[in-house]
Amino acid sequence: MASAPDSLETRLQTVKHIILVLSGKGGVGKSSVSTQLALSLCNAGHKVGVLDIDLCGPSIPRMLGVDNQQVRQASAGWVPVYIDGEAQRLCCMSIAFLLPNKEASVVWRGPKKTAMIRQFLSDVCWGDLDYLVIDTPPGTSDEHMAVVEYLKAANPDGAVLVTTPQNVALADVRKELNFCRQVDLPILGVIENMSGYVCPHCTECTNIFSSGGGEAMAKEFEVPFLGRVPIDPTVTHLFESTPAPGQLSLMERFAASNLATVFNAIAAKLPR
Ligand SMILES: Nc1ncnc2c1ncn2[C@@H]1O[C@H](COP(=O)(O)OP(=O)(O)OP(=O)(O)O)[C@@H](O)[C@H]1O
Ligand code: SF4
Repeated sequence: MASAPDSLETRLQTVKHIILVLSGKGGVGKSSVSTQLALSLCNAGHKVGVLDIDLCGPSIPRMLGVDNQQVRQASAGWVPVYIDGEAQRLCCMSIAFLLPNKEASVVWRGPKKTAMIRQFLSDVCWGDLDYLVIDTPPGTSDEHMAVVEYLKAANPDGAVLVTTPQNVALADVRKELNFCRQVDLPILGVIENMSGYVCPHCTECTNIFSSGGGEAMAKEFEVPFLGRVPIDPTVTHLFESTPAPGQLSLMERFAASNLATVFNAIAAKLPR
């Protein structure tokens, strides 16, 4: 589908805030943080879209429990998948909706990936959104360069960086901070994920991977520290099980969890 030259800017005019979620390393919990930020913002009454530009490893549809759905093509563009039925306050777009099956892999060179990202920004009917949360692949690759370049005209608010407390993850997130500075992308702050394990029986916190490294690094780079997210088995329960008919929805289960308290505090520090 060809895009008109100004379609991207026009399309994103109805989106108030655009936030990118980045991580230096894979597996640090970037997609689950993006998902929980979106759920938290939505629970606070905002209209939220999640764009998954991790083309080779899309996980947002699975986490939001809509990985068996497909996007619809309307005359105005692609209609994103709504997570909350008729309420239509949380929607999502991902390459996963366009693949023939869950096992299909995307083996594309840079130009094809960047064209896809442009289409996601210009051809999806996002409608009026308070927040568009963009989940990116780990590191700084073609996808990051493309999204930052295309978003320039839309004035994104900036990036949230996710790290775990170990030194190896922190070293990679430093590269991410430098990337943001090089491409003039404002840094909204750092989130330290998997920061200690809170025992569900006695609430004792054990720092399995150490703790506090993310905060120290935020201080060193003079960027805001947004908060710590403990290792919590609820993350897996929320995002890796589909509620049976009659059970609470994902949004209701998230709102009732300890994670909601943690993420509500983080979301409150994002631009309004
Ligand atoms: N705070 C947490 N407590 C417990 N499990 C977590 C937590 N954060 C993430 N996980 C789990 O860790 C795994 C990796 O998380 P996730 O997919 O969000 O990472 P990622 O950084 O996006 O990975 P990728 O490199 O594939 O993009 C998932 O199984 C997720 O459920
Ligand atoms: S005190 Fe230690 S062993 Fe006992 S429930 Fe808590 S974490 Fe587990």
